[in-house]
Order: sequence, then structure tokens, then C-alpha cells
Amino acid sequence: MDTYAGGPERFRTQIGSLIRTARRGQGMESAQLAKRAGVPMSVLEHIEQGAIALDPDVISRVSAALEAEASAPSSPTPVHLRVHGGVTLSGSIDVKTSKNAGVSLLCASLLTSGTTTLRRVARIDEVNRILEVLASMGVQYRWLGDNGDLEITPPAKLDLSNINAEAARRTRSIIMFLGPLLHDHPQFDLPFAGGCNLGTRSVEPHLSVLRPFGLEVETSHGTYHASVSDGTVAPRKIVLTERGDTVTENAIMAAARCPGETTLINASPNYMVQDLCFFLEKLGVSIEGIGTTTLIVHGQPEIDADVDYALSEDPIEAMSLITAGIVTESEISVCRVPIEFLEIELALLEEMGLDYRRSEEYPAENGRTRLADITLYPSTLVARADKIHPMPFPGLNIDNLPFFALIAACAEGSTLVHDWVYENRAIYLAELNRLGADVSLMDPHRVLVEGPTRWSGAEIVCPPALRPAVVLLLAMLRAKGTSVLRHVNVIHRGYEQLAERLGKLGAKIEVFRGD
Ligand SMILES: CC(=O)N[C@H]1[C@@H](OP(=O)(O)OP(=O)(O)OC[C@H]2O[C@@H](n3ccc(=O)[nH]c3=O)[C@H](O)[C@@H]2O)O[C@H](CO)[C@@H](O)[C@@H]1O
Ligand SMILES: C=C(OP(=O)(O)O)C(=O)O
Repeated sequence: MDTYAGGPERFRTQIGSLIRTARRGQGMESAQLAKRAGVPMSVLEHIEQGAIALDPDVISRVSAALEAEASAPSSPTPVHLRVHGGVTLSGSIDVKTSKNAGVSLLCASLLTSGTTTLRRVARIDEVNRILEVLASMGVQYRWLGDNGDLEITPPAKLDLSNINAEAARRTRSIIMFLGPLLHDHPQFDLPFAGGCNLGTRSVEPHLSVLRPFGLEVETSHGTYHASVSDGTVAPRKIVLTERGDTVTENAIMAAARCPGETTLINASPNYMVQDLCFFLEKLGVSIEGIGTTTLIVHGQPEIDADVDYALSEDPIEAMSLITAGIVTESEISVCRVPIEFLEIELALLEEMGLDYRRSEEYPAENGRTRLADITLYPSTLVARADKIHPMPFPGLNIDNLPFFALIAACAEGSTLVHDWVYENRAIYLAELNRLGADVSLMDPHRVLVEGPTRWSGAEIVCPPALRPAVVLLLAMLRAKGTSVLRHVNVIHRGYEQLAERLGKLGAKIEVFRGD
């Protein structure tokens, strides 16, 4: 008897689509999955299209091959890209939702005992790692269809005795569990935060904003040992000494369930913080001052509502795609750009001579974030007279700075790019020299870029940092000839199917795997 609503045909289509999504999510070509599963490629293709009856043995081999890949977090098969550069792009591409709001809202889902549905979550490693950690605490999740919709259901009581330390240590975002967990857990341990190698990133600002909520943390053997006592009584005023994004998010998540009013001074008004606030408002937490540096959070001691929230688009992915168009001197449209978070970047590019058109604004699915489509035209760029440096929002986004080094290398003249934030990130930009650029390291924070570059192809291993790795990929799109970018797994931390999506714009990129 067919017990599946919709009948076997729909069942086939859904299974096929699940397999295709999982395969693509792992950056695997059909031929590779077919080989690993020991299934003829034509059979796999038919399964993915829902075009043949399902053989349980074949399905179990395909699913084992996918699982083997997905459950190898510490040593995923290295993925590499072969780029045939010098090709002009065309067409339009949509910006996906952000890594940074994605991870924050996954952590925030712990604030409600109801079910959280997040719409259009990017299928990226950073999200997967947090999901692995949540699953190890007893949280259930399932992807709904192909669009990144994710349903998260907490258990009656979280089990913090068996946290997946390996997944946790590979992401810095683990630190955002402190704020939600302090509500119902007088004592708990969390593994140390990890992430990209960008130099030392202190967690002290997090501990400092969480102390008024009663949190004390001792560290030993790679673990934060947290204990929670009564915090200060409302109304509380907390001054952030650094306007950090995840610090602000931790403080908001702590305040969300503490009775009374918490005022945060020098809060980050950045995009991921806004997404978190919009999400919490849907859970009944009222927050004044969203988008400003003073937030007043009115806590709700118990939250047991179901919530359904559509994340907003990623300004850093938007900048990455805009950079792809600029460096390849292409006419492309980058659609669904969260425009409030790219005003400075676009103004700078305009100063450098970029010709582009901006559409009328329209709302994102969350009904709050403003989007616009940006059409880029081939432009002759000149270096900016003053240095280019980031600032906390509303300045030039810290994560967008690396893209300006590449754009400067395409412009006529010298540009000083100053990354005052990260100790290591600017250093990786000197890798552009392998492709013909003239990037001099003045000190660990400042690079001098002389343009325009006569680009040429090269083989490079990705640096252990997300944005510099993407910058190299984009430079390879520009460089005539064939380049190879090795170990691009770091890019999967923050971008979904980037090579494939650039391919749809005409970029010639082959994905291959192996040691
Ligand atoms: C998951 C997530 O959301 N990650 C983002 C978040 O990380 P996150 O919020 O974790 O960033 P950090 O708190 O590590 O801050 C980054 C660096 O900036 C320094 N700092 C920050 C603010 C300030 O007012 N003064 C100051 O000196 C910090 O000391 C640190 O060295 O913000 C970073 C800075 O925008 C982004 O690169 C990350 O993509
Ligand atoms: C530094 C970054 O993020 P994270 O905080 O996840 O390391 C980034 O997105 O470039």
C-alpha cells in the first residue's frame, strides 16, 4: 500500500531532488557520486530527475556515499577548482542569505521551546557545523525541500553532556551559544571557538557583556566552563567596549529572556544583528532602536512560540558577486542586494569610476530589509586617492575589504588598503602577486596595491581564510589562461555553490576533488 501522500511519482521526485541537493551541497559532480555509490551515471541522473522507479539497494548505496562524505568533518575530501580565465560574464544572479545571520539565528532558535522555521538558509559549511552541534544537544532539524528552508525542533531538555566538540571547534560562532544557554543551564561546558585563521580574536568582550546576566566562565583544556548565578536586576545598562557583531548578538540573546529592560550602548547595528532582532520580535521580544547603536531589549522570561522567519540577503556575498562583474569587465546584474549595507562600498566604487545602475528598492522576504538590483557595466577604474579601510557598520564592511584589494589591482594607480581589524587577513592578499598583481605588504595590516595588473594564470593553494580565498578565485576569473585553486573547502564555509553559480554567468570553472 502506498502510504505516502501524493503517491509514488511525487515521492520519486522528492527523493531525487533531495539527493541532488545533498550532492550539490557537497560540491560533488554527478559522475563522482555515481562512482562512489557504484551506480551508473545515467541511473543517478534519472533518479535525481525522479524519472525512474526507486530501487532500495541503489538508493541505500547513494545515500551511504553521501553520508560518508557529509560525516567526514575533520578531513573532507579536498575540493579544487580549475579556472579558465579571461572570460566575460553575462546574465543575472541572485544574492543568497547570509552566513552570519544564519549561524546567529540557529543559536537563537534555542531561545524558544517551540519550533523554528528559517527560510532560505544558505547551505554552507558554517551552518552545517552549527547544525551538527545542535543535533549533538538533542535538537532535531530537517531541511524542507530545495530552497534552504529549515525546521528546528528543540527537545524538552537539551543534553549538553555530549556536545560535538569537533564540529564546534571548527567554527567561531559556537561562542553565540553562551547567550541562549545561560537561561536554563546553571552550569555547562562549551568547546573553544575556532574558525578561519585571522589572528587572535578575543572572547573577552563576550564574557564582559554576559557577566551582568550572571555568567562566569573559566577556561581549561580547550573548554569554557560556564556557571550562571543571579544577574543584575532590571533595568540594566550594558556598555559594549567594542562594537562587535557577535558580541552584540550574545548580549541580545541573553537579554531576550531576562525579565525587564536591558539597554545596550555601542551595540552593532549591522545586518546580522538586525536579522536577529527581527526574528526575536516575531517571538514576542520587543526591541527598540533596531539599526542603531542603542538597543533596548524587553525580555520575555518564557518563550514557547513557533516562529517562521525568512533571513535577509548577504551583503558580503553581494560584494563578492559585484567584484566578479567588475574584475571581468562584464555587464551583469547582481539581484537582491541588501542595499543599506553596501552604500559605502558603492559610493567608493563610484568614486573609482564604476559605471552601474541601481534599481528601485523592494523589500526582502522578512518585510524589513531593503533590496535593490545592481547592474554593472564595464568601467575603467582609477585608484582612490585616500586609503581604503573598514569601519563597523555603517562603515565599509570589514569582510568586504579584501575585495577592494582586488579591485584596486584592476585600477590605474596605487591604493593603500588598511585592514586594522584582523592581524592575518591582509597578509593573504599578497597571494594575488602569483597571478601578476603588485601587492606590497607594508606591515601585517596594510598593503599597497599598484594597478593595473597584467594578470596571468597560476596554481595557488587557498589560504585558510574565507574572503582572501574568494578574492583569489575572482582574480583567476580575470587572468587569461588556466589557473588552479586548490583546497577551496574553506570557501564552502561561507558560500553556497559559488563556482557553479558563477558558471551560470558564463565563468569557465571545473570542480575536481582528491588529494
Ligand atoms: C559570525 C559573524 O557574524 N562573524 C562576523 C563578526 O565576527 P565577530 O563578531 O566574532 O568579530 P570579532 O568580535 O572577532 O571582531 C573582529 C575583530 O574586530 C575587532 N573589533 C571589533 C569591533 C570594534 O569596535 N573594535 C574592534 O577592535 C575585534 O577586537 C576583533 O579583533 O564580525 C566580524 C567583524 O565585522 C566579521 O568579520 C565576521 O564575519
Ligand atoms: C571572518 C569571517 O567570519 P567568521 O566570524 O565566521 O570567522 C568572514 O565571514 O569573513
